[in-house]
Amino acid sequence: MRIAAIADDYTGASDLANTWAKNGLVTIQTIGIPEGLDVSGADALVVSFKIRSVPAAEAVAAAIRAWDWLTARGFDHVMYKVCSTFDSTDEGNIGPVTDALRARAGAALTLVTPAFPETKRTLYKGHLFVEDVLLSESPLRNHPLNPMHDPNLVRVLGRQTPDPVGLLDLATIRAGDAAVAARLDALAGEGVRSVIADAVAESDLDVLGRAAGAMPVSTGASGLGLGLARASGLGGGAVPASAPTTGPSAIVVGSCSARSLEQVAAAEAVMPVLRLDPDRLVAGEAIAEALDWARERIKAGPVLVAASGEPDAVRAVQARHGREAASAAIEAGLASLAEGLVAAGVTRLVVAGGETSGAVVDRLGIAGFRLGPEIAPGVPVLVTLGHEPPLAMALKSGNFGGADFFAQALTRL
Ligand SMILES: Nc1ncnc2c1ncn2[C@@H]1O[C@H](COP(=O)(O)OP(=O)(O)OP(=O)(O)O)[C@@H](O)[C@H]1O
Ligand SMILES: O=C(O)[C@@H](O)C(=O)CO
Repeated sequence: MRIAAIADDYTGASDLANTWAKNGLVTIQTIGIPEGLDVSGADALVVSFKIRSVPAAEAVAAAIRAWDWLTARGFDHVMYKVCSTFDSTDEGNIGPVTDALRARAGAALTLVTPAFPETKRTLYKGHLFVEDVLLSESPLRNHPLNPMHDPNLVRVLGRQTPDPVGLLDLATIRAGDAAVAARLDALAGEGVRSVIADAVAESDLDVLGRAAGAMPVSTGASGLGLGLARASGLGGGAVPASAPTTGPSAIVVGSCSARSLEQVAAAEAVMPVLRLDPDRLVAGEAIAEALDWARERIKAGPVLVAASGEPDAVRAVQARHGREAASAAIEAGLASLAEGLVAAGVTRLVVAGGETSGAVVDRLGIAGFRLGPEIAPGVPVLVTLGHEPPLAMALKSGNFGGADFFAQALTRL
């Protein structure tokens, strides 16, 4: 079984590609549909889009294009990679894309699970836990683009799709493959189309990987990716070797997650850190100065530039400028900064935040990545394909990595 994924953001794509690569699948992450890139040697392909927070029709159109491209090239199963914290709004895009891919594939059901036990995202009776608390009590309740206030994913997904949503509970999963198949048949008979699946341990994901792999499409995060990798029968490839690049390094942070804020604070002890004024960024100012500041320092060692703010400050910026306008302007500012840093010779670049990573990677015109070793769960080293000179990068999801992630990442790039 050759497996592929359509990822709703670039950091999430690298997280899944990391799971596949470290399980021995020869994996390539592409940016969009890889027209000009040779991907023939890959067991597994992750097509990355930036469609988590765009209008649903746009996300559906991109996903269908990728589905057609992937199935025409012989991929047997396509997973829609969403965030392990189910980042979405009542308008989508998880429900609309899941429905559209199921319809395109002619499938009866889609298994949906964001569980990723390695990073402590677990699902029980349809309720998503982030570390030790429900999703709605986790820092995701303050997410700048999609605050998550409901931990019951049957309900959350139910608001994103006209079709009934069912639950495959842990007891059934633990009863094994036959019990799961019988339950899925029963749910399909009741008219259910999307099935939220519990998972607490990796052994649960083995069962779900086999069940999902028997269908043409699924929706999930790296945990389901792990189950699919194990069910694929592939996995003979070498685990990615270290590929350190020399040259100046920099870190660009647009994520406002609690974990990223902690990591920026920790970096202050070990490297120069510049915190940008978000109002000036929205006004299109601040980047030229930030670039001058960074250029003066990168020959001596790494630098970090952050736009990030605490939840109250972010809400205030959004109230002043509008949520979408503020996000788009800050992302564009950070993308210009990254472009300037690379033009100034930076070859090792860490970006924090999914939307921010999307803006930066697009601005740099990167076609795809080959996978390097894991830095932290969900965050691999990425080496650019088709970019001269090659860049070693890490795209860090907001909530991933330990407090010292940034310093740690630079030792691996
Ligand atoms: N000080 C700020 N005030 C308001 N918005 C900000 C500020 N700093 C960054 N942003 C915006 O907040 C958003 C953060 O989203 P992003 O996806 O980059 O990070 P994240 O949600 O933590 O990451 P992930 O999706 O990987 O978990 C971006 O659109 C960014 O431009
Ligand atoms: O699944 C996750 O948590 C990450 O890969 C992600 O998508 C965060 O943007």
